[in-house]
Amino acid sequence: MEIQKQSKQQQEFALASMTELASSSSSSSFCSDSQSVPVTARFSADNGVVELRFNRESESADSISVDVKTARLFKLGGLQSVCITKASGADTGKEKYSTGVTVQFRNEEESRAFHCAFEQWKKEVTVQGTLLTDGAVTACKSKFDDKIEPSSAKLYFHYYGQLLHQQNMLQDYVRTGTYYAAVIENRADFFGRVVVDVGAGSGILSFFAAQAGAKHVYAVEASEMADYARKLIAGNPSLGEKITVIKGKVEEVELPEKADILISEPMGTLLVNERMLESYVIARDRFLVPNGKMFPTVGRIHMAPFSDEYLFVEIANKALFWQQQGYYGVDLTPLHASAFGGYFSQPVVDAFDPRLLVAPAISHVLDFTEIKEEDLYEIDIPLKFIASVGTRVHGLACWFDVLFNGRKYCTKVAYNCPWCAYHPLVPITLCSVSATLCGGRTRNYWPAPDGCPQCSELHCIFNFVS
Ligand SMILES: C[S@@+](CC[C@H](N)C(=O)[O-])C[C@H]1O[C@@H](n2cnc3c(N)ncnc32)[C@H](O)[C@@H]1O
Repeated sequence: MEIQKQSKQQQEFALASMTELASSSSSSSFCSDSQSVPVTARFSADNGVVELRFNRESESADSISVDVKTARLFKLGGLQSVCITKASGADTGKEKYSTGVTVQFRNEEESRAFHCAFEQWKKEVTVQGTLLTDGAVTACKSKFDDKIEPSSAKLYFHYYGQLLHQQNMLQDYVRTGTYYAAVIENRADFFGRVVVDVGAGSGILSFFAAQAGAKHVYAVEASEMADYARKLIAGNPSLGEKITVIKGKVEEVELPEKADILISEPMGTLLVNERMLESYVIARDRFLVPNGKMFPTVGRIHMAPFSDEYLFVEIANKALFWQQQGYYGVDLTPLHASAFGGYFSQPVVDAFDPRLLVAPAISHVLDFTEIKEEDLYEIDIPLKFIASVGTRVHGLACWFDVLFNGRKYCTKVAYNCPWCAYHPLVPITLCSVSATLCGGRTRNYWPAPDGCPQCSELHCIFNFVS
């Protein structure tokens, strides 16, 4: 496909031909198309104005320029589209759209890529604060907009737009190393394939896919981090030439082709809390070929009651402040019960010793290849435990793991069990454990919910940055 990404400011497409539609107010530069003369369409941005210029490199070097802000692109047929733009002076009320160019693409892939680029450049206009007056983009509400409050989405993407937070994730070596191992050990799943990195952040997973021989990787990222990812790609040209960053939400962007495999790191607190799994599933439905692969493939939430007197006392002590009767002459005790209840309604986010568990865990499986997005809105997990010891239960411990169901099981992993140096011959899983009274953040444990298969050790080895 001939998409030449010169820079963020320019993008050029080769066309089979083009014809300018007759306009009542302007003289037509092109009344007929010619197959013999190279025809190109180039997007460019200058000072927030995005222009689309159709060029025919004839002797007279004809060109037609379109302001992307006001232009609309419609498909006429498989390989033909028309780009309509407001004529200048159209606000006379007579005629709203009066110039147009019919373009003929050389093949469907190029047609899709052009339409995708058109939407992207239109968004650039919106993002740069030059709001569309005809609502072409703003009126198009996506599933994301339906679900997430605009203010909360803004905060969310602002957070991920900062290098600091991406660095935290990159420095979580269990997380990043596990992804690296999952991709590289399963390079057969990536080699020669089209990959979509869902929520690419810095683009690290796209680089892994490129290293594994992907044919092309589309790195979709909605936050400002997309611009940093482009920089990183420009600085790593041999891998970067296989990666295209698409700035936008996976619920909204268009891609020029379907993906053979999706890669993503959509896990949040207790797997589902960040609600990014929903975007992962939407990306599956929008971009993945039937029976395409997903890395990760399956997630599991595990729960078991635990008994931890020390933790209980530690939390209870936090409310002791409110037992003061003479705090600068004020009796705080009327608020003690509320403070006590408040502390115990918060999840305690920490690692715990699995020996504190008092019953076998119940596991809830989420198969990302099959689950419906709606199934993630509300998750009911019936709990019934039979305690193996007679003791006081202080709370519910919850943890999760995900599985990368690659073609080849891991034969070498990035780490050994820190206690007995065992190398597992198991599918790679990324596992995290959190001790909670009712919820919790995550920490990474030796990567199997039952501990190291050899020594059964389960102690926490790394923090998972959530
Ligand atoms: C947990 S981070 C992972 C980043 C990167 N893939 C990595 O592994 O280091 C999730 C990323 O997905 C992006 N993201 C979340 N929801 C998205 C959506 N609906 N569309 C596009 N990007 C999204 C966030 O901005 C964030 O950069």
